[in-house]
Amino acid sequence: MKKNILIVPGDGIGQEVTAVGKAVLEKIAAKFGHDFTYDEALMGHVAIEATGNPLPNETLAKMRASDAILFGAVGHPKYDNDPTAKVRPEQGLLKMRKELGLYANLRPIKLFDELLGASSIRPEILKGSDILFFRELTGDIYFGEKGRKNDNNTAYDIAEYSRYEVERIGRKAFEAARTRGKKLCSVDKANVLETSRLWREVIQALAPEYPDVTVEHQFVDSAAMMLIKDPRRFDVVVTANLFGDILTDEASQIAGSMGMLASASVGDSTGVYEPIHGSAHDITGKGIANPLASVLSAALLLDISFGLKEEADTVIAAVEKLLKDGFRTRDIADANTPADKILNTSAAGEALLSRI
Ligand SMILES: NC(=O)C1=CN([C@@H]2O[C@H](COP(=O)(O)OP(=O)(O)OC[C@H]3O[C@@H](n4cnc5c(N)ncnc54)[C@H](O)[C@@H]3O)[C@@H](O)[C@H]2O)C=CC1
Ligand SMILES: CC(C)CC(=O)C(=O)O
Ligand SMILES: [Mg+2]
Repeated sequence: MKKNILIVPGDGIGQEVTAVGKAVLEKIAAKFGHDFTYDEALMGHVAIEATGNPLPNETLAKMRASDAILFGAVGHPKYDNDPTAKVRPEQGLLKMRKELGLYANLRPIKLFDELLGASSIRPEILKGSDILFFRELTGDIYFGEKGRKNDNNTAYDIAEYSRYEVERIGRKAFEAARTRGKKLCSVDKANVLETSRLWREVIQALAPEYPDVTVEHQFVDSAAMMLIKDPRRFDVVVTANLFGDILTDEASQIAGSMGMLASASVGDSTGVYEPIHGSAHDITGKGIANPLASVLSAALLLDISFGLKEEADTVIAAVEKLLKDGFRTRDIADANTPADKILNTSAAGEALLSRI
């Protein structure tokens, strides 16, 4: 298969982990005889430094021209610590999602059995957890009007959802539930928010079209609690942009680490495949980032954008084998991990490639 893949490492550990994700794509292409070509583009802080723009037009043009995008993360402490900064790396990320129409962010919470001990949640609660989140990605409070008023003494962010926006993500989630455990949990805050009341109304209206799927509605606060108390009760979860952002970082503790969670951002055009984590300033440059979220994002890219299921499964099997053989990056190591099995980012990448 001939495909052109855009690599957008971004900032911080985005650079470190995306190198491993790309190496996995190269190895898969060599093993299965595919003709993948690669281009690279700037986004985030590195793009601001080079061009003044977190998502330069050249990057956007390359994105539109590619068959799939492997993205790392953006962000830099310089902006996090300056609330008045007018240009920010994250604006590039939001603009990319909007421009490419990436309204559905699929976040599988996949717990590898070998990592049952890595979480602070008890193994008997976790075992068998397998959740697929559908986070709406181009609406909500992240995209509404925002600003300051009253002589800079008041700030506001407006949350908005249209029926159409809820319906299209809702359908994707219902369809996925059909192919999985036939359970859909829609998470909202309909007891307070008007956007959530519309959300619930739309999901309720869709339900009769999917009679084989059991739907429940849950408020986001209790859903956050239930995720940790009893993760196995969830199968497919559909929720708004802000709630999905927060709940999936929480859910990373089911899988053992932020470094284990991949995602697929899909919609109207080229799909973007990205770890759920950020640029992780606290560990940038130390070589200790877990590259598996990027590797598993590459697997989602192969599966969803290219329909290469066997290739995707080969990547996942290599991750399983790596973990079975006892290798860990620091974030997923536990008290029983011998020191010589704790690998840095590039060594974990090499060990993984040798298992493909
Ligand atoms: N998609 C994106 O580009 C995102 C960007 N950000 C940006 O990233 C920057 C840092 O944000 P944080 O709140 O610290 O979130 P973060 O996700 O970067 O890090 C949270 C914690 O998880 C750890 N972690 C994350 N990924 C890891 C990995 N692969 N291996 C091992 N440990 C890992 C970090 O060391 C940190 O302790 C900020 O500038 C933020 O705006 C945050 C989230 C997503
Ligand atoms: C800029 C943020 C919306 C990034 C983030 O936290 C995410 O997409 O998970
Ligand atoms: Mg997030």
